[in-house]
Amino acid sequence: MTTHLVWFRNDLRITDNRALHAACEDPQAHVIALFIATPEQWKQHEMAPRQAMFIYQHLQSLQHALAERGIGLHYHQCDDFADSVDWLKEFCKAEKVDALFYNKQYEINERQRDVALEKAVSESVICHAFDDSLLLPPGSVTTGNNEMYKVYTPFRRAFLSRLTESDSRSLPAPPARENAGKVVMHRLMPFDYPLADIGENFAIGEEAARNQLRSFCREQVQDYLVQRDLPAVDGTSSLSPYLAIGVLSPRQCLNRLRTECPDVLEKTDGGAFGWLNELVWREFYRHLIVAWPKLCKHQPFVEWTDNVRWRHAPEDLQAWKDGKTGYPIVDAAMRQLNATGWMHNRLRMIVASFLVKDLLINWREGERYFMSQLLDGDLAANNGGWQWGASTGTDAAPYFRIFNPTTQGERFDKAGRFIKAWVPELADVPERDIHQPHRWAEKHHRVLDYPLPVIDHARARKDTLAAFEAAKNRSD
Ligand SMILES: Cc1cc2nc3c(=O)[nH]c(=O)nc-3n(C[C@H](O)[C@H](O)[C@H](O)COP(=O)(O)OP(=O)(O)OC[C@H]3O[C@@H](n4cnc5c(N)ncnc54)[C@H](O)[C@@H]3O)c2cc1C
Repeated sequence: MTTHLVWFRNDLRITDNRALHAACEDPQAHVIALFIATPEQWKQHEMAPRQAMFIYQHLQSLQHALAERGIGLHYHQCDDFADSVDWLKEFCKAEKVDALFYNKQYEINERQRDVALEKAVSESVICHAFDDSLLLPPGSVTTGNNEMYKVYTPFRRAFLSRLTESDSRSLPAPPARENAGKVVMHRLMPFDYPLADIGENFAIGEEAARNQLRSFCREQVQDYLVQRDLPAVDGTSSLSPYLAIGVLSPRQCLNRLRTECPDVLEKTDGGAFGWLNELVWREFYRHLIVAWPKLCKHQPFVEWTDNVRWRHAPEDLQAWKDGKTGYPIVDAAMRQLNATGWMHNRLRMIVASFLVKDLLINWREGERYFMSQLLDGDLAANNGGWQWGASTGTDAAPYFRIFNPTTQGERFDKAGRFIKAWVPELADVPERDIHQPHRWAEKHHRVLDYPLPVIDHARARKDTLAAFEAAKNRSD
């Protein structure tokens, strides 16, 4: 009997999992599954303890789902990727593995690990690698010169036209195998990594994720364009934590969207198309890190921006992290992140701009801090978001585009509902004054237990423009 091994990584689901599906195609094969925890590597990648917990809990759920189908999940802990390759080679020998199935990851360390692995086991194991975590594989959407697009809009155009030609059907979960019900389930030891409570906002399991997707596409997606920028409204899908660790696939998202909104591709001014557009941004950033692996090493896409003389301002950085900058919308957002591990996209843009363009602090500090907190931490999307906000990335906001944190708050949280939910010190401040609470406090002789702004926006704006211009001149 042949033995097929499925190595689960960022694809913790049994439905629409290409590697798992392929491994199970031969009904005679003995199929086993594996997950390897690599805490040292995770530390280097700044993985949030919350995300580690999210993975751990999904692993438990995956173990059950696999066992019901007669597939045992093996679990091992190594320090890092290099150790995992050595260990896997021995494991394949011990279990007499004939074929290894895995879904590709696109970050540079992960790609190097897979190259090393295939080499290490090549004599006795056939490796099958699948493009699974994207709608279209990196390198498949290119310009006439066969290069990756640097600008999003033409990328999207080419992407959507390729998408209509491609097979993006979701695959079913594999059927139960002969030994279903006979698999011994070993207790999964918690990772040797800090684990933090994930709260109540994100239920565990594929089914929970699929239900959330279904109800979002049925009930909310039509209003997406109107609501997506309002942090006080539950107007986005909140599916990012599931997509980041592969509890849900982008094909499942696309197919559910098409089922609920069959005209999604024709009605380009509708909410459904607007949501699809965000899924394409996710693809864009992943395609970019493959075309320019330097992005995985925290290098800017636009090289001259490395000449910007960032401020060394540890106290300001800490105030930003703690949500104590004196700018209500920034503080509410950072407190939401610290408390839940998730932050609304508009707010991610605002706080990124504030750190880089108001405090003139290196964007890498923000990128790192986000990863250490986010439940949906994802190198490509996070790096893409930070390099967009910092004006260091491809197709980023131009460096002279600087959000005013007060007017951003007024625009997107007019009545301060979101602010009041996260900054209780401002509970008594009336709606119209919520974005400049100290002005109100002064006028009404009130004492606020809330920090004064750490920096004056108008002055900061000038300093930042000067710093970027000087950096640009130095590189000319
Ligand atoms: C500074 C910064 C850092 C970010 N870091 C991350 C991160 O680590 N992980 C992450 O998944 N997203 C990140 N994003 C993108 C975006 O903010 C989140 O994906 C989104 O807020 C998740 O909420 P949602 O699931 O409700 O999104 P929805 O609006 O419902 O969008 C659906 C899905 O599309 C994808 N998506 C949406 N917007 C973007 C985007 N701008 N770029 C890439 N993919 C997108 C996500 O997978 C999301 O779940 C970042 C954005 C910024 C500006």
